[in-house]
Amino acid sequence: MARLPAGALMQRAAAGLAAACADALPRVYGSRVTLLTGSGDNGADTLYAGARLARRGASVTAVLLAPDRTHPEALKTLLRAGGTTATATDAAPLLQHADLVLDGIVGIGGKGGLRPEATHLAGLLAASPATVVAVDLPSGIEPDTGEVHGTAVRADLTITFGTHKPGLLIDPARAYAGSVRLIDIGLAATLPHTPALESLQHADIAALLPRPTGESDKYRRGVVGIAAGSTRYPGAAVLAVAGALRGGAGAVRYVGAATDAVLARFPETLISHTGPKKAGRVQAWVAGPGAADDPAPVAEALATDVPVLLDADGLRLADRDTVRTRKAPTLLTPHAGEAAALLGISREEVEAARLTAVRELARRYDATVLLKGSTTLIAAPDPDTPVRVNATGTPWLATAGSGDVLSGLAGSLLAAGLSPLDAASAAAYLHGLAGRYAADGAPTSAHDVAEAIPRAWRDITT
Ligand SMILES: NC(=O)C1=CN([C@@H]2O[C@H](COP(=O)(O)OP(=O)(O)OC[C@H]3O[C@@H](n4cnc5c(N)ncnc54)[C@H](OP(=O)(O)O)[C@@H]3O)[C@@H](O)[C@H]2O)[C@@H](O)CC1
Ligand SMILES: Nc1ncnc2c1ncn2[C@@H]1O[C@H](COP(=O)(O)OP(=O)(O)O)[C@@H](O)[C@H]1O
Ligand SMILES: [K+]
Repeated sequence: MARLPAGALMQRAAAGLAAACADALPRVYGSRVTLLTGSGDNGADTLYAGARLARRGASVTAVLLAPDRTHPEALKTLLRAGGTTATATDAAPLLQHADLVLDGIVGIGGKGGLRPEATHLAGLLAASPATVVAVDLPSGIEPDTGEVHGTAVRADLTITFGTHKPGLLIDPARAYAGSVRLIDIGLAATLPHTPALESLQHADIAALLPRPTGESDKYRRGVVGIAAGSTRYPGAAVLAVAGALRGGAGAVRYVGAATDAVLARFPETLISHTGPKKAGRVQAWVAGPGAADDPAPVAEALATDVPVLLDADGLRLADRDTVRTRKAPTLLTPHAGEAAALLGISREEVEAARLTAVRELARRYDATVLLKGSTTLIAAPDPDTPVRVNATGTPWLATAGSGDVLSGLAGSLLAAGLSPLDAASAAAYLHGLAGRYAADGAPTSAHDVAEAIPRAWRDITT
C-alpha cells in the first residue's frame, strides 16, 4: 500500500464493484440503487461505487449508519455525482423499492456480529425484492472463520477485493454470500506467502494424481487394504472398495465379513481371510466403514507402519492414544457428528465453527483430518500448514454410503504414495466432481458417485 497513491486500492475496488453492479442490472440508467453505508472503508467503497453508478444515470441513495463518521471524501464524491443521503429510520421504503442494494455496512473490519441498528437493516433487507450485492463480504459474517454470530446480510452476489476471505468459502457464512466474484486490485505482492486457507483447482489436483509409467506394475502402483463391512453392514465394504478401485492404487485387498458381497460385485478384489495384521503387504489401510462393533481390525491396522485412514465406526472404535502416538501418518475423515464425538462437543457446535473444529481435531490427534459436510475442510497436524477447503461438492452427495466411497478413494491415493493432506484433498475434489456428474440435478446414489470418479479424473487430467 505504501507504494501506491493514497486511496488507489479503494478506487480500484470501487471501479470493479460498480462494473459488477452494472452487470447485475438490466440497465443502469434510471435504476434505483440503495447503499447501506457503514462508517469504515467498506462504506467508503460503497459510496465511491454508488457515485460511479449515479454518473451513469442511476438514482442512488446512501443510508448512513453513522452520519457524522461517514468517510468524508467518499460522501462528497457521491453527492457531487448527484446521489442523496438518508438515515436508517428512512431505510424501509428505500429498501423495498430499490432495484439493487449494496451492502457496505462492514467488511473485514467487522467482528462479533452486527450491532442492533445494522441488524435491523439486515432484517429489512431480507424482506426486500431487490438484488443484494455484498461489498467485500456479507456484513455480519466472520471474515476469517466462516462463523455467523446472530444476523448477517444475505446477498445474491458478493464482490470481494484482492483475495477470497475464508468466510466466503466456509459454511455457514458461505451460504450468505451468494455467488462470489473476485476483483483483482493488485494486492498479490502483499498477500501472505502462507495463507490461512487454500482451495485447490483443477491444475493443482492434476499435478497430484498418480499416473502409471512404463515401469509400473500393480505392486509399485500401491496396494490399498480395506478393513470394512460386517454382517450387519456389508454394503459399506462394497462401496469403500468401489471408491478404492478408482483411486489409482494398483490393487485393492479386502479383509472383513463382507467377502461374498465384495467379490460378487468386484471380482478383481484380493481377499485375505485374516485381519490386517496378517493380510499381506499393503501401502495404506482404510479401516472402519460399516465395521459395526469389532475393534480388532481397526487396532490391527493402527498397529501397522503404513498410513491408515479411519472413517465411520473406525473413528469410534480406535484407541485415541494409539492414534496420537503412532509413527506412520493417520487420516481421520469424520462427518460433523463423528467430529463432535471426538471433540466432546455437540454436532451444532462443530457445524457452527468448522475451521476451529478441524484444526482442533488435527492438533489433538496429531493426524490429518478431513471434516465432511456442506463444506469439506482438510487440516494437517502442523498448525502452520494452510487448511484446505474443497470447492467441488454438491448437497446431492448427502446420500447414504457416499462417505464410504470417499474413504476408499482417499485410501487408494494414500497407497499410491500421496501425503495424507494431498490424498484427502484430491479425493474430496474427485468425489465432489463425481457427485456433480452422477447427480446432474437429480438424486443419485453412492454407487453412481463411485462410477463417475473416472469421468472426474479424466476431466481434471486432460
Ligand atoms: N485493506 C485494504 O487494502 C483495502 C480495503 N478495502 C475496504 O476496506 C474494508 C475494511 O475497512 P475498515 O478496516 O475501515 O473496516 P470496515 O469493514 O469498514 O468496518 C469497520 C467499521 O465498521 C464499524 N463496525 C465494526 N464492527 C461492526 C459491527 N459488528 N456492526 C456494525 N458496525 C461495525 C466500525 O465502527 P466503530 O467500531 O468505529 O464504531 C468501523 O467504522 C474492506 O472490507 C474493504 O471493503 C478496499 O477499499 C480495498 C483496499
Ligand atoms: N450438504 C452437503 N453438501 C455437500 N456435500 C455434502 C453435504 N452433506 C454431505 N456431503 C458429503 O457427502 C458425503 C457423506 O459422507 P458421510 O456423512 O460419511 O455419509 P455415509 O456415512 O452415509 O457414507 C461426504 O463426502 C460429505 O462431505
Ligand atoms: K459488506
